[in-house]
Amino acid sequence: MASILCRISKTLVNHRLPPFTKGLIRPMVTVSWPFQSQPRDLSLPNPSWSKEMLQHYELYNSQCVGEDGKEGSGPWRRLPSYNRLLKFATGGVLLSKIIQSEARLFTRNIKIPGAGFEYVMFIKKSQEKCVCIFQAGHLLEGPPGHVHGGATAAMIDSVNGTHATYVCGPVMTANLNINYRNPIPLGSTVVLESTLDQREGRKAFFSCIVTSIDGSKVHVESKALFLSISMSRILGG
Ligand SMILES: CCCCCCCC(=O)SCCNC(=O)CCNC(=O)[C@H](O)C(C)(C)COP(=O)(O)OP(=O)(O)OC[C@H]1O[C@@H](n2cnc3c(N)ncnc32)[C@H](O)[C@@H]1OP(=O)(O)O
Repeated sequence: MASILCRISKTLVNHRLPPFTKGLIRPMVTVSWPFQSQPRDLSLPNPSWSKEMLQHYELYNSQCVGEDGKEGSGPWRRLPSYNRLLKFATGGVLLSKIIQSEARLFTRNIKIPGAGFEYVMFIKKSQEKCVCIFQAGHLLEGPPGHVHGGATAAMIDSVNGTHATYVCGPVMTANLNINYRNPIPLGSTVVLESTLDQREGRKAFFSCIVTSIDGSKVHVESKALFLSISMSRILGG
């Protein structure tokens, strides 16, 4: 549709136009198409990120570059993140406009930078580990001044779920068992480390540990079971 409109605009400027169209046509040509063809990667730094968040991002991002200096040849890989999972797939941007077009990924639906879930994930090439750096915004409050346990659970499910998807393909969480050890202060940055513990047929067992950025405090420990499932079953409910 974008290309059709572009062609229409070009056709209009290439023709002799009546004087009254003068002010109208230019904006049509210069105004960009309102629907982005490229999804916005929300895992890239933005001004709301704390110094700790940026430092830890750099720590892993630098390990995405290999000894040959090439991006992508290091032991870690940064995972892009969009406001809908469908956008991961080839042609997903278009698909996400067709299937429940107003749906948004729970952890990416607060638009104000820094107010909700700010995070970036990295997966180890060998795939046994996935790490997430998470900065919890003020809209995630549970107990006064601290992060809601449900928000932490959502992040754990997302990190284990993303890890499981990379290892197994499409999955659903069957079980998530969480032990909350120390509350997470609102506004702080923590690290979630997901580990693949075991695979048994369709079942994949993962654990996750949430620590303070310096690793000195354990906030949460969890275990999860993911089951491989066909994409048609997910889309078909
Ligand atoms: C990129 C991703 C980021 C975001 C990730 C977000 C992930 C999510 O939040 S998913 C949403 C939350 N999860 C759900 O809604 C799932 C709802 N549940 C279901 O759809 C189904 O119960 C489902 C798919 C998990 C399993 O159903 P089904 O495929 O029919 O498996 P089923 O035949 O019942 O069980 C298969 C095996 O798993 C075991 N199993 C199933 N559920 C459980 C459970 N809760 N605990 C322990 N074992 C279980 C069964 O005992 C069986 O074992 P065995 O083969 O040894 O007999």
